[in-house]
Amino acid sequence: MKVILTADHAGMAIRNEVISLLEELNFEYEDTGCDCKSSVDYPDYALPAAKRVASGEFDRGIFICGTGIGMSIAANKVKGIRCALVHDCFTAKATRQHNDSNILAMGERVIGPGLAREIAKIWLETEFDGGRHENRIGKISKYEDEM
Ligand SMILES: O=C(CO)[C@H](O)[C@H](O)[C@H](O)COP(=O)(O)O
Repeated sequence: MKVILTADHAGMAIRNEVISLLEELNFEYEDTGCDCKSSVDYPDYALPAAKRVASGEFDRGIFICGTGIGMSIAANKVKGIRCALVHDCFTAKATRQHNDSNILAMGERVIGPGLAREIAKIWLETEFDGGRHENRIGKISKYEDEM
């Protein structure tokens, strides 16, 4: 699996934890996060990275900012993206099984790096259930196609 990781200035600790997880799992990844020397604008990181998931260059994305909210709002503007803002293990699993989310957003001002690592691991390792959920996702894709 190829994963693109990105983060703004408020996501450094979780970003480092996710890098260590991706290396442990032997996943191919690219880190497009900021240099963290100054304050940056999350859309400048979320939008280009989300486009690279939507194009198929990457299978999944993990996006980190202070709350995860800005990253998820921006990512979900890109056609084909289903970005889930997750801060617990239950929804990390559920959003893969039910929503086939292709981007995970987390906020470093909300949870610590230990929980973020657990969430990312569950999210990366859980498969989509398909079935009735396929039909529901199809309705979102149809709406995007009609826009
Ligand atoms: O959480 C975020 C966006 O939803 C960002 O990461 C920033 O933390 C947030 O916008 C606050 O920005 P600041 O410049 O660090 O105060």
